[in-house]
Amino acid sequence: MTLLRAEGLSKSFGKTQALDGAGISIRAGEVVAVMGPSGSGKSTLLHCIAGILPPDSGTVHYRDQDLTAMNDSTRSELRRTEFGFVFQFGQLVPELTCLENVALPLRLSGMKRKDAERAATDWLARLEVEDVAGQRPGETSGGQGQRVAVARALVTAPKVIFADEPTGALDSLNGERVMHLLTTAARETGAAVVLVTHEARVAAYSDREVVVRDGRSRDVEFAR
Ligand SMILES: Nc1ncnc2c1ncn2[C@@H]1O[C@H](COP(=O)(O)OP(=O)(O)OP(=O)(O)O)[C@@H](O)[C@H]1O
Repeated sequence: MTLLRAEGLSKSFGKTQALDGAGISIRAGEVVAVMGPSGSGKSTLLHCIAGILPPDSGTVHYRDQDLTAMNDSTRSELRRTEFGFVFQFGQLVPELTCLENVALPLRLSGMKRKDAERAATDWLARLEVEDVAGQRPGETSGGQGQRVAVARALVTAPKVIFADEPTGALDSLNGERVMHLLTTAARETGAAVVLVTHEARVAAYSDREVVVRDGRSRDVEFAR
């Protein structure tokens, strides 16, 4: 089943045309790597299909809803309930402990503190970082911080996880560990993952690759 489908996306920043008619479709539960050279438009494509950045033209459908036609509050609500995000740096709140960071999306949805913290504790354990629960993000290693960020992205049981260079700041061993834990957890929960990367060893965790060049995208179908 196609969960997310984008067609004819164009986006310019001043004179720079970042996207020029790009499209992508994501099926439920699959892991898709978005690859391509630096500056080709990968992050812009991810931000447009995740409802973070409005495209200049084109459409993005999540199930039967058109993200580009929604008002901001409906789109924010959809992002909060259906999507999870993992970025390269800095997505954790520095003043909160790792446990509070993971519990935060559930607290924002109105869950009681005790229940939210119980679910967050489970997710920290699944990502093998339960021992940093009481620490602030600045006190953890880069690899631990990214695993906490993955736990936070998964705690709300999203249907799609958007990950932009999630291992970009990590050494290869920690990068492999984050990718293994992220894709294992996504496969267990049935979440699709859209993963921007320029590293082949990170893309190797995907089912399928989409290549972006000069703001245009192309599906590369192959079996792993
Ligand atoms: N907010 C912005 N303001 C101005 N230009 C931007 C902005 N975001 C992206 N661009 C430009 O749009 C083009 C595509 O950028 P994008 O970040 O999508 O590429 P990318 O493939 O993700 O690159 P990288 O692999 O280096 O992260 C680039 O020329 C970039 O400089």
